[in-house]
Amino acid sequence: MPVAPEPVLRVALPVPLPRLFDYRPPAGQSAGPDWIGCRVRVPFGRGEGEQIGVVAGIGPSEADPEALKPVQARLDVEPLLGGELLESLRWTAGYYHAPLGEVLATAMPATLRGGQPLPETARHGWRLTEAGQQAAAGHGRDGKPRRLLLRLVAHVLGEDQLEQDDADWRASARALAQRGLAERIVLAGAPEPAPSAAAPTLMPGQADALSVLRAGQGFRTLLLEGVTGSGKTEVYLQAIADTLAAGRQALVLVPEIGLTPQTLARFRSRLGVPVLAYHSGLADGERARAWTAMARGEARVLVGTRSAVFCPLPEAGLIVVDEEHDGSYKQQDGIRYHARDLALVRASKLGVPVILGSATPSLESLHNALQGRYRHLRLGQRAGKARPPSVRVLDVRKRPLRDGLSEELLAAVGACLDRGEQALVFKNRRGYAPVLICHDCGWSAHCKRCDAAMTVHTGGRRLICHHCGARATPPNACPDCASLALMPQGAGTERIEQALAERFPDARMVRVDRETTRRRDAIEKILADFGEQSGILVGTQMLAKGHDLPRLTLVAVVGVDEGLFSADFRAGEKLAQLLIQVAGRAGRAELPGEVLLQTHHPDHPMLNTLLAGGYPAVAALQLAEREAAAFPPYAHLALLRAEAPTEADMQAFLREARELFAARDDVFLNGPMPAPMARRAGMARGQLLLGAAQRAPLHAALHDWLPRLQVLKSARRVRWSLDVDPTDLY
Ligand SMILES: Nc1ncnc2c1ncn2[C@@H]1O[C@H](COP(=O)(O)OP(=O)(O)OP(=O)(O)O)[C@@H](O)[C@H]1O
Ligand SMILES: [Zn+2]
Repeated sequence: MPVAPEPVLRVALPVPLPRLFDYRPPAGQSAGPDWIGCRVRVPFGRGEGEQIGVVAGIGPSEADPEALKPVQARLDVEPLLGGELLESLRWTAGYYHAPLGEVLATAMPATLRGGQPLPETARHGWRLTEAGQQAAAGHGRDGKPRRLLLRLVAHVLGEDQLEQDDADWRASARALAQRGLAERIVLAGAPEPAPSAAAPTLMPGQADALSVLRAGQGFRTLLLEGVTGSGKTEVYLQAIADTLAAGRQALVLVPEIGLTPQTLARFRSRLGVPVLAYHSGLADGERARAWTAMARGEARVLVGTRSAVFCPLPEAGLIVVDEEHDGSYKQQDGIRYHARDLALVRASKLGVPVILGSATPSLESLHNALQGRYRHLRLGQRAGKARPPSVRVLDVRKRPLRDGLSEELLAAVGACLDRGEQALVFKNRRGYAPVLICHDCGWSAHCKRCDAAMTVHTGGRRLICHHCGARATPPNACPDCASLALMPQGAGTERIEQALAERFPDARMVRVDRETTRRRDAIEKILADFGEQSGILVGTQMLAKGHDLPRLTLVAVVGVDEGLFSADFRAGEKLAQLLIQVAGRAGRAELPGEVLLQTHHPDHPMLNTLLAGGYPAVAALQLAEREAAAFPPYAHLALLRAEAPTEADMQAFLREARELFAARDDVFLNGPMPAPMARRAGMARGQLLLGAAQRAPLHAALHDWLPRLQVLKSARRVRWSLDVDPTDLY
């Protein structure tokens, strides 16, 4: 009788090869199902090379088991990536046609990916030392450390409590510890629920949303379309409170710039339990701690950006995706996943409800709702006393513009300042001017390494490429015709700020764009300093959402036109979403708000539809256009991108790739074609676009095709990647 071969460990490694790697268990151990989901350290590559991987399966080896190397060490006793999470990650690898090992590595926080042990997640607190008690009894210089000292006199305070009251508490605690006045200790037991702030009585729309959630069971999706300020967050809060009461965990995804201390404070004070944050600004250790605390079930609520969609949820009860249309949910390099879509996959495997909230839902989600896959509820009115702002189009054809601003717009800003209120002048373009041109011959300053104009900065003294970061000093004379008539053309936030400062020399003013907000919490600081007194905010889309500015009554949008005529089929959707979001900043409290749209195209159908029917009308119009053109959501796309130092190498790869594609009726393939930006950072860029009316044939075709590309010789001279459901055709 033949002996059944000893099973081996099939390990997923973070390498760009779409396969698993077989290893023998260490001597004396056998490969059983308890290994699956555990991290292992394995020899890999030449010499002393090693890798950290995750056991993805066990089974008979295809090679001779005796020839296999053994695992060096098993790093987890319990599976780190188990159950539903591992299943969802397998799904992710299949859907995005990515190696499982790379997907697993993407899902883990950096320290765990690197093989470090799970961090300690015990709650810590602070208490005074003997010396601290004495210092508290005496006199001391007032300041933040002193105030913390006095708060600690009567009780030990947990770090979550400290965090809740003052986001900057760590600096004070460190100062006290250095002077031997306070010390950090481990706290036993669960946190005491803090008294939570009272919930308002729900309005009818909000109550409907909650009863949909309460009535159902298992996986279901609620698309909550609510105008800005209509109380969507309130619905999330009460749904999370229900989840906590049922003893379950909640995950809340927010856009990149939506995870503000303001948001966290609101969640914390209302829920009365610790709320963990998870975003790229956290130190690696903090991320690992939050992830692990969720995995152990110690943490109950996690609010995070895109990558938080990979957090373990062993006791899941609810997933919320706020601003579900937001572009930051799509990862634009590595594994190009969409966190909203993965949230739905996870919720379905977990059997829990998902809320997708937005004032301006994506056409994908609206389409799903129309197909009956989601419950769709609208919150049509602002909560509390706030009324929707009035919107006016400023036709600037043939009107003189000063630095891009019309006289009417300036007058409205002046009137707003006279009323003692705040105005936001919005321009989605940072820098002084988008391009430097020669007035005599038409020459313009281009980046040497990109197909793009360089942006003029610091009042004209510097040129910066926004695509590769290249910097240059502007020439004194035109390099082509030697004319001295070089002029910055158009206006960015910097120029608009300058023009407004000249016109309103006494007004308080701040600019919010990527330059003024390098640090993560810079926006909060800027806005807190700006306060509630009269003044002008100038900013890019960083100011379009999230922040409550009760004294803001005028929003003036400059440069609507750039989005109206873009080649990208999503441009109309994106512009409408942006306009609604910015407009939503006006009049959020009791003061009425006004929105001005300055344009050269007052008759553009998209603008008119937006004014007459709001976002639902624009969305209906765009869905009809997409259907007619067979674009998503009525079709499914995948983009194969390639870039290489030379155009010839890039072309050769794409041509061969195309030839290897087995033609079929239900999938189209277009290209090779140049990328919309054909050169970037010195690389020639091109692509093949694939699409199909149905997902299944597209994925079947990709599944067949991609392994053949791996082995192409021409592939070695290019960097290539596949983007499934691309949101940006660049
Ligand atoms: N039922 C209610 N009764 C009274 N006030 C409410 C109610 N629901 C929400 N509010 C208040 O109205 C304001 C807007 O609510 P909320 O922040 O929940 O809206 P939102 O739709 O999430 O806003 P955004 O679109 O900016 O995310 C908040 O100040 C909130 O406290
Ligand atoms: Zn460049």
